[in-house]
Amino acid sequence: MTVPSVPADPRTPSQSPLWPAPTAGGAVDATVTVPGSKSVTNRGLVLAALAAEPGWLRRPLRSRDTLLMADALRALGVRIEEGVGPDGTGEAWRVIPAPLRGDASVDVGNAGTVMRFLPPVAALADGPVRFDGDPRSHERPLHGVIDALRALGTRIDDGKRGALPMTVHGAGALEGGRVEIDASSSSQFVSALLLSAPRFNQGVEVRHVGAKLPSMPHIRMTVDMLRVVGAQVDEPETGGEPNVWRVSPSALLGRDLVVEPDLSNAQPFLAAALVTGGRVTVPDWPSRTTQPGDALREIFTEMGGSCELTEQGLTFTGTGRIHGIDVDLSEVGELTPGIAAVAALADSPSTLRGVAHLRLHETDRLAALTKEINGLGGDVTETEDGLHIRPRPLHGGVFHTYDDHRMATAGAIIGLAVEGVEIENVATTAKTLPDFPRMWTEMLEG
Ligand SMILES: O=C(O)C1=C[C@@H](OP(=O)(O)O)[C@@H](O)[C@H](O)C1
Ligand SMILES: C=C(OP(=O)(O)O)C(=O)O
Repeated sequence: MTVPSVPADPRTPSQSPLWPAPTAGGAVDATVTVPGSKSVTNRGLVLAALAAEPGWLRRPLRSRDTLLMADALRALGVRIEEGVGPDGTGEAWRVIPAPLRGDASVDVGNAGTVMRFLPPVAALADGPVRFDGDPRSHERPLHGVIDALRALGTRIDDGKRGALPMTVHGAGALEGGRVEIDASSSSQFVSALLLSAPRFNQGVEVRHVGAKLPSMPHIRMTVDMLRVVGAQVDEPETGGEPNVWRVSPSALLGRDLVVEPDLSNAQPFLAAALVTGGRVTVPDWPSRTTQPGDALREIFTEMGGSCELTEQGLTFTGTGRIHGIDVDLSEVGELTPGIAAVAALADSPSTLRGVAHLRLHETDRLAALTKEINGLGGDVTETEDGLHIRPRPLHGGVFHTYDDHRMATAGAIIGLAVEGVEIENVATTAKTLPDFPRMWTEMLEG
């Protein structure tokens, strides 16, 4: 079995030869330890960098998106020491805040969390901060953050495009106050403003004025993590006004935070249990979490499996039969590629709804999934806000990934059941899961 070598430094955009996706010889039976959550790690880094005292991040995710975040904060003057934790076990990063420095450059790669969460931090630096990234980062929406920061008093040069590349002219402080944004293209606009808001002189009041708001669990994650570091947040879900979030100005605490496993990255492994009629256990599955991946317990159960949360973690068991599903994924959009892959192998059609904004993710995910599944003989059509998937007998072929980690893992899921699927550039999984090919092979070997 070929296991491609991934680049030693996951910050580098990856290219690897075609990877023959392994088919499953039978039912998988494995325990898969999944590395830390991208979304928790990058929020943890930002909050620790803005704190009034040093903090720890334990079991952080080491991947392209999180290393780019750490590098960017270092460029702004923050010290981040990568090592082992206070008790001597496991990887932990010590984050030592410092006055935020300007005249810095930030490479966002294609990380939504870096390109959206850091401009408000840069507004607090004492000089210009230049932002640029992969070509795709120039196409991903950023106007919500740019317009809001301008309304709050920050000067930004973006060539009037509302997108990268741009320079944020940090003035050492930001007044803050009330701002209206349309976050219908990305929940990360809201999270970005809330995360830095305790450091704005007046805090912030963010009012979302768009028709819809995707990825609510990720906004909950932002609110929860702000509260953990001592911020005061008023928000719709605990009695506040709908679509309005308020963060008061305050000093933030340095915490010792343990990062949960990335439940969205657990998806392909759980899918393997479903597709092969096997069993996969993911240790340390949290009993309470804001991660959208927790919804997989329900979604994959409806698609034909069953799961049990015990002290050992989450055990997901497949039956060998996969059913189609009709589901609104607006809250958990990042799960769409993996669900589409499973749906293509089901015994009845599926409709995935509420995810029009996926056209602006790492790639246009609705177009990419349609083209690639159909390229293997599938029958997928794009709807206005999602996909309609009619399962057909599939055949081998090249599954293109468009620099999208979740396209690569979706292709690997299909490859379990279909001979001859070759994944283009599987190393693109380094965005959030650099070790994916090895983990996948080990899972299959039991
Ligand atoms: O805040 C976060 O950590 C994320 C929010 C979501 O973004 P969108 O709301 O842009 O979909 C999600 O898809 C992304 O993977 C991570
Ligand atoms: C949409 C995603 O990432 P990003 O944080 O770059 O938006 C994702 O990981 O599925």
